[in-house]
Amino acid sequence: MPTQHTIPAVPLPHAAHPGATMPQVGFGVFQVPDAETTRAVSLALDAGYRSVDTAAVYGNEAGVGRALAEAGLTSGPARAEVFVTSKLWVDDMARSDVAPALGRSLERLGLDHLDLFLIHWPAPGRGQYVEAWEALVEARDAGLVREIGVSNFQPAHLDAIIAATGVRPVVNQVELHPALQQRGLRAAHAAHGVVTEAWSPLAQGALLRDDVIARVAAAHAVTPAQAILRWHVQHGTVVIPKSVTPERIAANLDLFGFALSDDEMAAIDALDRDGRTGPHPDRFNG
Ligand SMILES: NC(=O)C1=CN([C@@H]2O[C@H](COP(=O)(O)OP(=O)(O)OC[C@H]3O[C@@H](n4cnc5c(N)ncnc54)[C@H](OP(=O)(O)O)[C@@H]3O)[C@@H](O)[C@H]2O)C=CC1
Ligand SMILES: O=C(O)C(=O)[C@@H](O)[C@H](O)C(=O)CO
Repeated sequence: MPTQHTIPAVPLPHAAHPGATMPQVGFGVFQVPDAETTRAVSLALDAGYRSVDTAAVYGNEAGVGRALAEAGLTSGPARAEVFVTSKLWVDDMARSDVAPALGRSLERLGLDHLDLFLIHWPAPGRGQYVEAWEALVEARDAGLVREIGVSNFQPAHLDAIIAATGVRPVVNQVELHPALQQRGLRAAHAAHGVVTEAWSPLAQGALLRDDVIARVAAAHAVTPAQAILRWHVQHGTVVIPKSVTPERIAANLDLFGFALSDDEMAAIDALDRDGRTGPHPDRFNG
């Protein structure tokens, strides 16, 4: 059994709720079928995860909601023990479509509010991300979501929504792993006080046989996935690894009983090679 350690709470500097934080390690459910999602999220909650990342487009918000309900985490004082993120899909970015889309997500999840709601992609070809952001600000002010953020935003997209509203996203969730380190974007996040959240933190498994990762993992008697996730953690990044495999679900949270040396961090830093696995945000419009 992996050792249980407290999951660090990452401060959200521009949160609407002063002092708000989010768990540095959460559980992602992309590509998990709805029926299987309940079992996977239940395993994750049993392993100690207290943050779940879903999206309307994943088709599994209901499965997440069933697991939260079975664990008694959907209402009452226990609701505050879990951090639930969902995302607005690109088809619903017109200003008048945002509140109904959010309502449908809440209904599927069985929740009266989200902890974090993200614009899933800027989809610049649609020309709607600024009005979508204005609608997210309204949803936050109405109490339907505690905090709001974005996903897959480039620096120019961040600048545009901040200039239009004066409201900064608390996080930008972007593809980030040793083969795509997003240094320029991370610098923009630091300048704006936006927390960096990594999607596909394991590059969907593509880096698990890398020689450098294997060497670092062996030195600490951990798995390659744990070495990669620990690298993220030491960079201060929020991670949301996905797995449907019980031992991996548990191991991916067991990151706080070892630390990488400066040399090991530098060796993984040197793996940066523009190794994007997903769509480019400047070109993806859904
Ligand atoms: N905002 C966005 O646009 C996006 C957001 N996301 C979010 O990020 C989350 C994580 O990204 P995702 O793309 O799922 O990819 P990950 O980088 O988390 O990798 C998941 C893959 O790695 C495998 N894996 C997980 N843990 C281990 C381990 N310890 N050892 C070996 N293999 C392992 C899983 O297999 P198995 O399940 O079989 O164990 C799965 O095939 C998503 O689930 C989603 O919530 C993802 C993509 C885009
Ligand atoms: O997983 C997500 O959150 C995504 O946005 C993407 O994977 C997207 O749905 C996609 O598959 C684009 O090809």
